[in-house]
Amino acid sequence: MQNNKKGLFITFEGIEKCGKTTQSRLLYEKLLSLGEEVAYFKDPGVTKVGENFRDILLYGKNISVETEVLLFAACRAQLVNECIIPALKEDKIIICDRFSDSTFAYQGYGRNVNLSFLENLDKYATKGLKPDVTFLFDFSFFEAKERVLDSKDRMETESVDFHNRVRIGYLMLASMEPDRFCILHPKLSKEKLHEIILKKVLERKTERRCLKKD
Ligand SMILES: Nc1ncnc2c1ncn2[C@@H]1O[C@H](COP(=O)(O)OP(=O)(O)O)[C@@H](O)[C@H]1O
Ligand SMILES: Cc1cn([C@H]2C[C@H](O)[C@@H](COP(=O)(O)OP(=O)(O)O)O2)c(=O)[nH]c1=O
Repeated sequence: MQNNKKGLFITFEGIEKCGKTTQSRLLYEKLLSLGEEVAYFKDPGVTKVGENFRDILLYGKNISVETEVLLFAACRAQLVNECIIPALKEDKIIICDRFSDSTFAYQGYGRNVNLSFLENLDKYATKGLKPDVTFLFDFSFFEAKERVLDSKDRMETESVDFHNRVRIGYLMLASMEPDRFCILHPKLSKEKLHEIILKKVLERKTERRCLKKD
């Protein structure tokens, strides 16, 4: 399913602690204050399936790679069906903290799961739905580590090499779809990042409006 000119689907991606939550929440609040209809989601999470599997995915013991891939896909399928598609139909702006690119970066590049297989699984889980804009915070593991890490989940305890592969994976994904991705430097101030993100979103929204009129 293509995002058929209804709504606007925005995702935030990058390794842990790069600032996704901070910026996605700031954008959400700002758009609300501008009177926009906005929905905020997190992947994995939000739905009952997503919340239950999130716990297993982040803190479960002896989780196999196969289980990990399928559970992330299941969470996303539920999120798409239960939340994202209905919100898009209502013409809302959807902001999602992580989405399919996380699977390609972490399970594909990070864990070496076959990318073609992941693509097919993702198409099935998301009905082919893709974000219109993806903000990617390009951060190294060491830079991210300087930010508070209180409790560590399964991914956060992975090796430096793993996180390097994830970072490279994200950059590969961005190079394949330069129109969708907007790469940001997480070390810019929160205010500056917010300004850049808001400008990009408002531009995209205007483009969308023009397309709809045609
Ligand atoms: N631009 C920034 N500069 C400095 N610190 C930041 C910036 N953005 C976020 N932070 C801090 O970094 C930490 C992780 O941010 P968060 O938004 O939770 O990242 P993520 O959602 O990617 O894990 C938080 O303590 C947050 O306050
Ligand atoms: C959505 C998704 C997340 N993940 C990982 C990335 C994170 O380490 C973890 C989700 O944790 P989360 O707390 O949502 O992200 P963050 O720590 O960046 O705020 O799951 C995958 O490995 N594959 C996926 O498809």
